[in-house]
Amino acid sequence: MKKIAVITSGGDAPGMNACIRAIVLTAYQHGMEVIGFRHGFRGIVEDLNQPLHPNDMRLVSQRGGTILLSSRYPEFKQVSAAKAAAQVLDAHGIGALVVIGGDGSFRGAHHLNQHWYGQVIGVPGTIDNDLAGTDTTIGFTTAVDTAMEAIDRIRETAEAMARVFVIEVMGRHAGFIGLHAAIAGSAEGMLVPELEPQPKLAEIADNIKRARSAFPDSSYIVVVSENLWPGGVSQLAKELTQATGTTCHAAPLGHIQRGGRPNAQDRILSMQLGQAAVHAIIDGASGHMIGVEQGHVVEVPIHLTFERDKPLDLRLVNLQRGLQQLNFASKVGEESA
Ligand SMILES: Nc1ncnc2c1ncn2[C@@H]1O[C@H](COP(=O)(O)OP(=O)(O)O)[C@@H](O)[C@H]1O
Ligand SMILES: O=P(O)(O)OC[C@H]1O[C@](O)(COP(=O)(O)O)[C@@H](O)[C@@H]1O
Repeated sequence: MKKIAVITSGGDAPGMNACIRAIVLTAYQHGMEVIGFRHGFRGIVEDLNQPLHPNDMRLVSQRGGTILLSSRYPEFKQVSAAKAAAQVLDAHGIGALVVIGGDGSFRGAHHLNQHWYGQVIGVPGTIDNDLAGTDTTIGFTTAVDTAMEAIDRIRETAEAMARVFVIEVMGRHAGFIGLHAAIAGSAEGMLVPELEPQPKLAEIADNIKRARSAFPDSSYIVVVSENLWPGGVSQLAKELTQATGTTCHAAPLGHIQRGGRPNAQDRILSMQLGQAAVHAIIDGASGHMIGVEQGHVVEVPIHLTFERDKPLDLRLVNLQRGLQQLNFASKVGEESA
């Protein structure tokens, strides 16, 4: 009987538990045992193993975070760490490892694949959605829902007090959460790293000033990706306050975007990918990510998921740009311009 192992690695993402459930149930259905290692790659090297049984999987899909725990473990870049992990996996008689994580975790999976004879399969789990070869990643849509809800709440108080807010969302160096949250939150402005050219302070300030002069009693929200503005949204709010003469408030949303119960879409995606990961192992695959493209499960060589950039959907970028302009135009009576 074949034994497979599973880890969750890097930033946790809502839906990882539902994925673990699907892996465990599918593996047992095919007569395989499953061992989890806690804290990602560190847990393999330190042999923090935890047998996973179908019975343990009741009531886990609903929970955010990861029951297997995670970590950032840069030591895994060393060859000695990959070899140590290979020894632990062999000692347990494990034939395949499923890595649920983001691009860093997939670099780790690729690294391990070069120092271990077992099969290595990646499942995309990151709120950032910054992996090429899959339309979406586990946790992304839940994080967008959470950001949208936070923006809605800020909108209510901002509207009541006619205030300007710059709201910072996660994404590391990618603008997927920013773009989707900006559209869903009907933001008046959006700053995400992929925009070319990047809007300058004077342009953002000018838009705020014009909107404020046309509609002084309205709120104004700019969604900003993290790691974009030097000094973050606090600094941006200060600079905008100075440039516009209107107090601009900073609201970094932070880790609330990563926690919380996975939405239905993420649960379904997680279970679909988890089941497909086990089927891929049975079919002998290794060094691949299981992703989803246009509703279909796909297998992609794992190195292509982090070596290539994943562009934003230009149609959505144009949608937000267009709506921002129309929204502003309607405020100043420029619809026919
Ligand atoms: N170049 C690499 N080589 C080997 N392992 C890596 C590499 N990059 C990241 N890892 C491993 O993957 C883990 C998760 O990566 P990280 O970038 O923190 O999160 P994510 O997988 O969410 O992008 C790291 O803590 C490390 O153990
Ligand atoms: O929780 P940490 O370690 O501060 O990391 C924050 C980063 O993790 C994320 O939430 C998720 O990123 P990863 O999936 O790449 O780990 C990023 O959006 C954010 O920049």
